[in-house]
Amino acid sequence: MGILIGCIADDFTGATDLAGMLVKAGFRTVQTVGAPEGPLPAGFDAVVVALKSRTCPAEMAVRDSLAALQALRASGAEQVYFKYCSTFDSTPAGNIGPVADALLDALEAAFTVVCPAFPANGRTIYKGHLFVGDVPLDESGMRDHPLTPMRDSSLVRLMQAQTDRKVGLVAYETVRGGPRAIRNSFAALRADGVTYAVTDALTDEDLAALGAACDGLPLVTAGSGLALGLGPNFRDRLPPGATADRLPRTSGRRAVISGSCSVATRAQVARMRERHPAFRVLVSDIARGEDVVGRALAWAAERADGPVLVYATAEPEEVREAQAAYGADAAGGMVEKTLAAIARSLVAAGVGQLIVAGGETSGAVVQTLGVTALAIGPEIDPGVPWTATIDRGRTPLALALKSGNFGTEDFFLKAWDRLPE
Ligand SMILES: Nc1ncnc2c1ncn2[C@@H]1O[C@H](COP(=O)(O)OP(=O)(O)O)[C@@H](O)[C@H]1O
Ligand SMILES: O=C(O)[C@@H](O)C(=O)COP(=O)(O)O
Repeated sequence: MGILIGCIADDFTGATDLAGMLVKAGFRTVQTVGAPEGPLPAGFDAVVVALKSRTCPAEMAVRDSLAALQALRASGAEQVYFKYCSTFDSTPAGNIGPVADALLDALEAAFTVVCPAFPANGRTIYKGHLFVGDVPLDESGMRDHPLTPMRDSSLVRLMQAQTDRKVGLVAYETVRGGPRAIRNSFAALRADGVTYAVTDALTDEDLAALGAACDGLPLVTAGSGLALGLGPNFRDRLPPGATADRLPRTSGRRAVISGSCSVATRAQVARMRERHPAFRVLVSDIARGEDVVGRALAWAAERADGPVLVYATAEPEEVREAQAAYGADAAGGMVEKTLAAIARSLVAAGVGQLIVAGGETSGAVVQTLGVTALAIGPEIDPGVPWTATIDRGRTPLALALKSGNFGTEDFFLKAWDRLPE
């Protein structure tokens, strides 16, 4: 039997977020790093391919997503899930629109949904506007994101700026009407030439209704929340009582690498610094050609007890200064490369349990580590499970890839307690 759901995630934290939700929804799930080259491991109902395609040029995002699609279809995927951020992180040029257009064309499909809602983390959609907690997206911390500052909250407008196809709305009153009302609305929108239906959603019950209405759609595009609603569509074919994989036991030193400048991460870094040694990576030092990696390693080697924190996390004003001096992409790239090199050397020096904060940062770290696949374990906070590398012949490494805005303030302190003994 082939897999049921094949997923393409546009960043690595987003991929583990979705994989954790699929596990909750009853799917036996594995995450691969990039499109798998060989056959997929057997015994899984869902596969999440993690790409680093959120902020790269749109053509590259399309190319990588289509390669992932091909691998997923070869594995028999019956439904394809394009996962983007619950804060719709993107630029006017993409990459959500161009990737969704290309996936629809490749699947010969003419209609899909746009639903970044994730109520457990405060992401709700009403009248097509995305809210983060109590405020519209453009008034949230996402205004100041280093790579994808979000300055509008209308998903219809945001999506329409990224595609030539027509974008419409399934309003909350319809969503509350349940799956049949939603399907009727899909049919009316399609008849009106709409390709993308932004869907309102305030609660997990709304996502359950939307999930049921999406039964049979070749493609869904969403944050991770919609996955909760898809389980029942495959009810008869999922093993009873599937739960998070048992992760292999891991050991070794503990470290946190943080390249996220999001509001939640900034508070988590501040909290960890009160209790544990912390090494700050400065963009200006990297730009001057200093041996930041060497210094960080020597520093960590002298602190063999307890977890250590290495971070580039900075306040919006500091990020703006670095970007003014070096350019946003160059500053981000320098930091990612440096943090990835530090992570690789720390693992080589015996770190066996690693938390990485930030989606782009996680992508850089995981790719540098040469990881090819991850098993999904227990949830630490909504949207962030522990995972473990399952690369043949290598000692498993425990990895938690934390989305910038997820997790409680004490995340970096408490996460270790959720690891299997
Ligand atoms: N001090 C800094 N100045 C400029 N850019 C930074 C700084 N620290 C981190 N960055 C960059 O900001 C980006 C943060 O993105 P990401 O890792 O996806 O975090 P998040 O999950 O919070 O979005 C990365 O490209 C990172 O390298
Ligand atoms: O959907 C979400 O919010 C996350 O899964 C996600 O994609 C977060 O991205 P980063 O904030 O860049 O980690």
